[in-house]
Amino acid sequence: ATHRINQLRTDLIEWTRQYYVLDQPTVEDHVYDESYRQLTELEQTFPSLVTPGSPTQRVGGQVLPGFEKVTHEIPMLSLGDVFSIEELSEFDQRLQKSVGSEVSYNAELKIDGLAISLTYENGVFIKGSTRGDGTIGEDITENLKTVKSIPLTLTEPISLEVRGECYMPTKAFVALNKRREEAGEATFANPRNAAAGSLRQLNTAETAQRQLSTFIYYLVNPELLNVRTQSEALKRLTELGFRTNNESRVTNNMTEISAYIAEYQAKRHDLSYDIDGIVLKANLFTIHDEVGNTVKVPKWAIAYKFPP
Ligand SMILES: COc1nc2nc(N)nc(N)c2nc1C
Repeated sequence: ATHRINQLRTDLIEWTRQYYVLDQPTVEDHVYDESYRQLTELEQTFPSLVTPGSPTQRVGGQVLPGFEKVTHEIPMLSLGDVFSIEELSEFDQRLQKSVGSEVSYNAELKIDGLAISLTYENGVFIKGSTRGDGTIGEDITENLKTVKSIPLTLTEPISLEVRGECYMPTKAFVALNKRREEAGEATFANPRNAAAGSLRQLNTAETAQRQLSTFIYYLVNPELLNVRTQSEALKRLTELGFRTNNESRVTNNMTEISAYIAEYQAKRHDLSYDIDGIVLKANLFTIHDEVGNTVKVPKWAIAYKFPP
């Protein structure tokens, strides 16, 4: 039974990764469902063989009494923001002046969800939390375990912390509000509120129903993985099993930055998730160390907000 259980788990973990992380399903739903059914049956027959990383642990089912507090050793900052190309150019000029050289940025879509932090020990997901006030957040590990794009185990036994955005895809948001309307319940104003509400559910089985997804956008302590730039870090995080956003690219000057902004301002409503702008991050991590952060925001990154 152990051998069969491990085989089923390996298959289901890989199929989940292909479907929810890479958006490239490789098996038909009925194949997945049949294997899942067999694994559930075997685990019910041999409960001692259930492991925290088993795919069956993703459905939630406990009602939590509340959320513990979590202290972020490395503060979880928000982003400074600008609302025009002129202000963006001023930010770029200031940064170039303080580092004394041209700055290449990793340009990324600014996902409009809820910021989360994920901690892994030897490749196993052990803790997930919200930003809170930047220093103290809420432990929402049990709810995040139900988010299928969050790997319960990494492809390598590495201990690290990553940060990203947990969001509700537009389709899931529309369907959820339709269900709530039919049930005479209040609807959510936007996907961001829906994601926040879904992660603050004390009933984890309800969270599991909300079809939340993630984009991981930041590796705390990049020296851990010997990566020198933000763009390399995102590639490495994808290899480790995280879901990252494919639309990011390195930009080397304001012309390329303006082109990226124009491209995604035009594409904004064709995406399957909400964005409220773009984020520019100095690509070289040495610049992050050199200029550091203010109390609230990094000095090596800026958010350009689209007009509403
Ligand atoms: C480094 O801090 C951040 N980076 C980000 N990157 C992207 N792409 N989207 C965000 N919403 C975001 N938010 C924060 C606080």
